[in-house]
Amino acid sequence: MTPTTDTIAAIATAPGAGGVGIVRLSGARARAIAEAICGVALTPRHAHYARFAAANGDTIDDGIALWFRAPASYTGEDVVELQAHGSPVVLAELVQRCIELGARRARPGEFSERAFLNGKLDLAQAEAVADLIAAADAQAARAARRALEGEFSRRVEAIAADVLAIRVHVEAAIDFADEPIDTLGGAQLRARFDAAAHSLDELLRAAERGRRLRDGLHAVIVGPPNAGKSSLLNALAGSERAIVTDIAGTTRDLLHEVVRIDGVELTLVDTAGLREGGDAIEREGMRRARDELARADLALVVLDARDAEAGRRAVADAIAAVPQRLWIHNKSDLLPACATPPDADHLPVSARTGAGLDALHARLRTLAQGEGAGGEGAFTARARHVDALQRARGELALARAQLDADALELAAESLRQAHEALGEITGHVRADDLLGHIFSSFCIGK
Ligand SMILES: Nc1nc2c(c(=O)[nH]1)N(C=O)[C@@H](CNc1ccc(C(=O)N[C@@H](CCC(=O)O)C(=O)O)cc1)CN2
Ligand SMILES: Nc1nc2c(ncn2[C@@H]2O[C@H](COP(=O)(O)OP(=O)(O)OP(=O)(O)O)[C@@H](O)[C@H]2O)c(=O)[nH]1
Ligand SMILES: [Mg+2]
Repeated sequence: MTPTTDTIAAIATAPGAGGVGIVRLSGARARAIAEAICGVALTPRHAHYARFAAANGDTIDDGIALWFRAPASYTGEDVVELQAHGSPVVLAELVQRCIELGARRARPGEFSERAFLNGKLDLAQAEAVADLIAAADAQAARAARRALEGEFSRRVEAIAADVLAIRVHVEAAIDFADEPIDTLGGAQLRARFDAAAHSLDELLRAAERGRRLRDGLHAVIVGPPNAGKSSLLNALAGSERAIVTDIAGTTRDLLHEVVRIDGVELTLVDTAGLREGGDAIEREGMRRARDELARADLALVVLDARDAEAGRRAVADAIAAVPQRLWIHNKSDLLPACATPPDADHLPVSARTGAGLDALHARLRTLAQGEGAGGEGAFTARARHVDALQRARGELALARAQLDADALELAAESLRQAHEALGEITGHVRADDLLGHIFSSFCIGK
């Protein structure tokens, strides 16, 4: 761990004018710097009304000074807040004064990074702080709060502890290599494996829902040319974002549009129609469409309802690997009523008349939220968490197979890998550039 003895300063409140603005200091010299500015001796956790002075004695502002004595502070270091009037000019002068007195400007996320390095928050909790600040609605904020309170971290750690216990058992068995595993509590060991795998599966599902709560759903609109993909994007976006013509091959570039359906964020991507042939530009468009599908949570397949079967064939291989798909039988206005009986995954829609859009909205909302996404105990998660859980799950399955093959040493190694993958989530195990990567996306002053 790098020593963090230098003292950092930053404006902690949002940019722009406000009622009150806060300059925050953290580090060994925070208290001395603040006392020099305020001209009084500070008492921990006491709100001092003070005059904040410039180097020449002029008053920068008057306000409240608040000292949190290490380690009982957000960062675990001495922290002082100078709570001034919310003027960007005053706050900039205060930071400047702190720097003259020996502080340096904090990097983005550096306060939270110190909180992590000093054991106040684990990595998933620190990420939840940023997710809480960025939450777009009450549901996402509630879920980020749960992650911040450690709901997610506790479940990760409980499974990590189980995996460690299994590994200890397997390693003990290695020392009795002559004995078959079944005389060494093999049945009990298998039961523990199954229990850990089950908990991991449940946590993985919850984390996937948590990731969607944070990132929204990435839905790619695909289908044959002229089916009405761009028209559907426009209908869902509520504005004429994409060019619509009756010429097949109109759309070439990807077009991203973020829409919110009842508080759930959905990134819609319009793509070039998929078909054989086409000119060089159209073929490049189709290549981009396929690339985009590789990142999709959901394929919104738009078909011309009059020729759904041909459309289905045109897109079949492109959408094969997308986790979820919804079939939109568009241009229902050109068919006799109820020609395509709707079910959950096949919806008759008319982008032209708006028929069927309500049902589509409802279905998209359910898909974006995932089953019970906003429900009891939901927490936000990130793609890196889901990825780590998947790796842990894979290693655990591998270890179980190795155990069955009496390859105990291999099983122990796989269990070690599973344990490490889980440790990456909470930051007990760290890849070198991971911290910088995570904290640099925070705002300054957090
Ligand atoms: N004025 C102000 N409001 C704020 C913050 C802040 O830094 N300043 N926060 C910044 O994010 C959030 C609150 N987070 C905080 C987390 C821990 C501690 C703290 O002093 N913890 C000590 C003592 C705990 C206790 O007394 O129970 C500790 O953990 O030891 C303070 C704020 C939101 N509101
Ligand atoms: N009758 C009817 N026509 C529609 C409907 N939706 C789209 N169209 C028409 O179908 C034609 C193609 O629509 P687009 O939205 O450009 O189709 P696209 O799938 O984006 O086509 P490409 O970008 O060329 O792949 C246009 O003339 C639209 O006006 C609909 O629901 N009913
Ligand atoms: Mg189009």
